[in-house]
Amino acid sequence: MSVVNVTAGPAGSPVLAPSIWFVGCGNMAGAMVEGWRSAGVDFSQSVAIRPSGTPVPGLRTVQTLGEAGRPPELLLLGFKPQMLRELAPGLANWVTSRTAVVSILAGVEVATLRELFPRAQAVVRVMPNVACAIRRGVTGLYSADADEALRTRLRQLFMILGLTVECTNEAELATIGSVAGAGPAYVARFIEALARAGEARGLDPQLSLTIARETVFGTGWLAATTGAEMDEIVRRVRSPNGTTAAGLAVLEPELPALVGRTIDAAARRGAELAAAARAIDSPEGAA
Ligand SMILES: NC(=O)C1=CN([C@@H]2O[C@H](COP(=O)(O)OP(=O)(O)OC[C@H]3O[C@@H](n4cnc5c(N)ncnc54)[C@H](OP(=O)(O)O)[C@@H]3O)[C@@H](O)[C@H]2O)C=CC1
Ligand SMILES: O=C(O)[C@@H]1CCC=N1
Repeated sequence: MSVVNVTAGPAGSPVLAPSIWFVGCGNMAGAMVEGWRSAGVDFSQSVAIRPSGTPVPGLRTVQTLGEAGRPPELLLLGFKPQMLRELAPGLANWVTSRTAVVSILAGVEVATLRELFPRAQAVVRVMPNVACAIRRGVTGLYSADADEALRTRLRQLFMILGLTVECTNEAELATIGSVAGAGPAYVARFIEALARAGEARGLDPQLSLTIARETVFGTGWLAATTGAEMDEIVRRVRSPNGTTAAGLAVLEPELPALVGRTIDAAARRGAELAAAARAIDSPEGAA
């Protein structure tokens, strides 16, 4: 596994994106488009395909594959994993030896994608998170068959959206999905819990939420900008026999196990999604 960059690449220098079909462009692919557009990426050759026809700002949006135009360089799968088996045969007709299939589908393995898109130039799995919208995302990349030119192109594109990690195997990508892909939801729940506790002790609800959010943001920013170890941050805050020490005495025995079980559950679900996509005759795979 190798980290490509730590913070987002520079904005401002216009990058012409390859021609991309965003097949499904909801919360996650939409966040990626938002981040790229805010950095000046030019999507004039790309198209979003959404059955609802809901426009994606900055992208020509169509409802069907037939309206999309010439086959793209990158076919980006942005729908739910459970739809893969239904959608793949229609999509495969548009895949040529010059098309790379780029999947953000949680769980679904390269072997499954390769079987469904036998003509593709390459199959690439990407595991981003929603903070890509503000270019502070975390994205894992994995491919078994992309050539160096394609790897460089994808690296350059994803670096724009934040931290980018090239994985050497799919297990690493799956772990990034469980920790960072799902992570914003866990962190949002932690902020909410902190806010509720403040509220329970008399703070105005909105103010308490703002305080909790800024505490998490400020701590993350402090750690990211100074490179301080977590133990060091704790040491700077915890006075001997003070208020923090009293709070941590409750939190520390519970938190690692709770987070561990949380990530284990996400990982198990990822494996189930992978199995369902592999097996045509499984109830979920056929759904
Ligand atoms: N949300 C996240 O934080 C992350 C999600 N992912 C992965 O991203 C993928 C999408 O998730 P998410 O964005 O949350 O889901 P959304 O429900 O927000 O988006 C799903 C998209 O799929 C489209 N879609 C539905 N049916 C079809 C169809 N028949 N043909 C083409 N497109 C279709 C929807 O179209 P319409 O807009 O018209 O309804 C929508 O744009 C999943 O595979 C998930 O595993 C990966 C990492 C993080
Ligand atoms: O919940 C999911 O399955 C997707 C993948 C990571 C975040 N959302």
